[in-house]
Formats: sequence, structure tokens, C-alpha cells
Amino acid sequence: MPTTDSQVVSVQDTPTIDIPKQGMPVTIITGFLGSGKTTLLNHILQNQQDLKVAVLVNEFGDINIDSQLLISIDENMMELSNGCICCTINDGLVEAVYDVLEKSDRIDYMIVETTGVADPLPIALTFLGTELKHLTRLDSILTVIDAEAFTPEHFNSEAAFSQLMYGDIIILNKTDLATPEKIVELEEYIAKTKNKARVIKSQHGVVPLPLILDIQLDQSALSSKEPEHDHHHHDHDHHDHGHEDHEHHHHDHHHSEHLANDGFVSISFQSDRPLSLDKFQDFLDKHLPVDVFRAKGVLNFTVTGIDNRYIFQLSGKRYELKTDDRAKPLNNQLVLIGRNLDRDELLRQLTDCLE
Ligand SMILES: Nc1nc2c(ncn2[C@@H]2O[C@H](COP(=O)(O)OP(=O)(O)OP(=O)(O)O)[C@@H](O)[C@H]2O)c(=O)[nH]1
Repeated sequence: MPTTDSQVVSVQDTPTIDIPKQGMPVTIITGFLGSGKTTLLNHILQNQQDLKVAVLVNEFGDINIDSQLLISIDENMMELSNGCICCTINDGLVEAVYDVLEKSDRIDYMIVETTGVADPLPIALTFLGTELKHLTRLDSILTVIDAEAFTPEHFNSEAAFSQLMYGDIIILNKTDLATPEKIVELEEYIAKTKNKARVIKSQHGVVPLPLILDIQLDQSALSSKEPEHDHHHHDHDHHDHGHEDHEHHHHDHHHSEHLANDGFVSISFQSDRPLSLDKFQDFLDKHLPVDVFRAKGVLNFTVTGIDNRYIFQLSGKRYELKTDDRAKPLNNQLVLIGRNLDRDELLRQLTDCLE
């Protein structure tokens, strides 16, 4: 798959406008793997009436599943910044934002969805500290938290903690899955960990939009912050290599440790052959390592002789398969994210699930 820092998806050719709009409002949606960011984004896109929203999605993994899961109301709305999170601070993000600003006659608002393992601070500082400072206005950072899965250990992830600390609004999501006691515990934890925390509880990201969009928060305190890891010195080029696999990708980046990912790696699986539903469910129920924290994909199963396309979502110990009749099945695309994963073994097991 060709990878570029900034992919414009389904944008019709229009003459470029050279004078970008000043002060385009930007909302950053962050939150740990599987917390419900894409679900929230879909809620926003389906319910915002008057605003034309541009969306930048940054995914952890070689295949961009999110772009396939996002509901796009107007096909001009979506832009993707695809790449590893370490790169979001550098030109990739700035360029993607410029692409949006150049279409500013058609766009009123920008939403950036970070990867689940991203620290939102460098991304916020890109808006506050670079040439984007005058062209955009960081409205707020929304942090989505999975009320069932989140604990004060924050998945032993610095990124998850940073997401909590830098969130202007904490959206305590999946309250349908958490016990009332767990929700109270989390609210208390958030209140004592964060000064003046604003918390909104939600299910499936359903939040009144006036509470989260264009709320005009003062971000001046954030501007004085320095990111913990200085990523400015990577000058790797995304344009000249396909990301065949994760190791390869990271090798090219000369920092295979990837501290910023807190030890999480992503493994991609693709195949033109359909999967056997029985074998795949058996794999999930009996063989999936507990270290797989998150998985998502568009999968093609042969059921009663007919090819069917499904959206697969796994978050923690829960998974779901939903039929997806929006498009013809093409091939299987699956991303698994976790720690200490045996890539070869997982790929072998998945290959064994093919018809
Ligand atoms: N029961 C329940 N499920 C939810 C809720 N919100 C989201 N989900 C499900 O949780 C899974 C993950 O949701 P996403 O919106 O894809 O999460 P994400 O934060 O974008 O995940 P990453 O792509 O890993 O960063 C999906 O299967 C959603 O349908 C909720 O409030 N309740």
C-alpha cells in the first residue's frame, strides 16, 4: 500500500486557493486504544448540521481501517494523515492541515483523531507552536475513556496518562458496560488526578455537540509546555517505501524501540481468500493471546456459500462482528495491536483460518 503523510481521500479536483482561512477551529480527539474515538467522530459527523468538517485520522498500523469505518456524509469532508504517531509532530501533520486550509472555502471546522497510543501533547503543540498558530485555533482536546477498561494503572501506558492529563474534556464512554461503582471510582480518580476536570459520561459517544465543539477554551497554558520526547530530528521520508510489515516500517524509522508507543506493536494481516467463520471464531475463543489488546478489520467470510463482508472489532476481552453491506467484499484487512506479540505465530494462525 503506498503510504504518504497526507492522503486526500475522495476530494474532487478544485482549483487551489492560496490564502488559507485564519483561525480555523480544531478539536483533537484522543483516547486509548478502543475507547470509542471513531464512534464519537461518527456521532459528530452524523449530527453536525451546519458545519463542514474536515477530519484528519492518524492510525497506528499499516492498514487504515478507520477510514473504512468512518461515515462520510459529504465526500469532500475527509482527509487522512496516515503514518506512525512519532511523525505527527513534523511536517506530515502540518502539510495535511495546509491541504485542508487550502480548501477552506468548503471547510469550517477540523477534527483530528489521534491513534490510541499517541500522546496528544506534541499534536496540540503542532497547532500552537508552529506556523499553524495563526491559521488555526485549537478549540479543545477531547479525551475518550473506556469506563469499563480504564483503571488508575492506565494500561501501564504513559500515552494513556498523558491523554487524561491533557484532555480539556474527559468523555467517560461505555458507561453501559461499567458498573455504577466503577464509574464513581473513575470519576473520583479523574477529579483527584486532574485539576478542574470536566467529565461528560457517554454511551457510544453520544454527547451533545455544543458541549464539545467550538467551546473556545483558552489554550495559552498548554503553549508553554514542552513535549517530553523531542521528535523534531527524524527526517525520515514516508514517500519511498511501502509499509509491508511492522518491523520493516520501524526498521526504516531507525528507532525500533518506539518508546512513544509504550511497547504496543501492530500486526497487519491481509488476504484475498475468504476466512472460515468457524475457524476464526475458534481462533478468537481459544487461541488469541491475552496480550492482543485491540483488533479491528474488514473481513470476508464465506457463510452458506455466499461471500459476506463483516466489520470486526475487538477491544479488550470483547469482540463483535457486524455485517457490512455498504460495499462489495474485496479482501480481508485486519490489524492486531498489543504487547509482546509473536507476529509469525499470529500470522500463521490467521492463515490457518482461511478457507
Ligand atoms: N458497549 C459499548 N461499546 C462501545 C461504546 N463506544 C464504542 N464502543 C465499541 O467499542 C469498539 C471500539 O470503538 P472505536 O470507536 O473504534 O474505538 P477507537 O477509540 O476509535 O479505537 P482505536 O482505533 O483503537 O483507537 C467498537 O466495537 C465500538 O462499537 C459504548 O459506549 N458502549
